[in-house]
Amino acid sequence: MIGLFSAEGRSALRAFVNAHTLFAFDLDGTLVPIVANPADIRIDTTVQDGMVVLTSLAATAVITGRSRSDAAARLGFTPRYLVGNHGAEGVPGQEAESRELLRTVAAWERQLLTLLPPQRRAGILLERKGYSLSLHYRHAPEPRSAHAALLAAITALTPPPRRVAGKCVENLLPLGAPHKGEALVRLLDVSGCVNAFFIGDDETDEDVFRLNDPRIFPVCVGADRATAARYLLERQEDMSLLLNALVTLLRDGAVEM
Ligand SMILES: O=P(O)(O)OC[C@H]1O[C@H](O[C@H]2O[C@H](CO)[C@@H](O)[C@H](O)[C@H]2O)[C@H](O)[C@@H](O)[C@@H]1O
Repeated sequence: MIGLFSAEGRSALRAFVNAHTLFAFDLDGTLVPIVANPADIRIDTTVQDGMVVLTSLAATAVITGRSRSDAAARLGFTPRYLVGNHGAEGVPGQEAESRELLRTVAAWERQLLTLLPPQRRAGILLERKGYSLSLHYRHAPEPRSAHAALLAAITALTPPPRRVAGKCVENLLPLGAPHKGEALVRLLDVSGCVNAFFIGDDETDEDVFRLNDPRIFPVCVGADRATAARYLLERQEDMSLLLNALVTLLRDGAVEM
């Protein structure tokens, strides 16, 4: 992997970015640090300010695993595009297909209540997101056995979901639901942008990285797991530095990092 702040990374970014680039960001672990409770995320004001400026200069998108309404309430800025549920919610032109997903997810929620009786779901948080759902086990008294119980329950769901593991979470999506990679490609089409910068930290972001699309500049946050991304931002705390660099590049055509 190539460090984004290395000479090679800076030079690649400078060569890639132009006035018609779409800048797309994951939320948890990327724009905000990971915290123990999903409801407790807080976006740093320097990151917020950086996104406001970037959005005034270029097309921006947030593509998150959260629901759109949840993400919108927490961002403090308005990107041109806000896609939720790992790519399944809010992609322009895909509203009808997305509505089909709601029934499947509601059926899983009902089944899980039976598959995971109260004593087996202690400490497990079911995050209802409409088009997908997330089962968090970070706060279970024994996270490993809670995770095992979750996996057994997920195997019994009908229809079978697509399972995407995350940070102390299992995310369930209907098979065939658009993922983050498909969402980003669709945003490229509708925005008229010629290429896209994308940064994310988690397994769900690999759907973008694995596209291996030359129109996409793929950046992974953190080097703690295998990734198909070519570039690395070592620490989430460096996000405001990165936003400054992108803004400078758009304004002056030079990358200061
Ligand atoms: O695609 P993302 O924007 O990165 O969303 C992925 C999931 O993020 C959230 O869960 C994760 O972050 C929480 C807050 O830091 C943390 O407590 C949890 O352990 C992480 O898994 C969110 O709650 C999920 O809905 C997203 O799918």
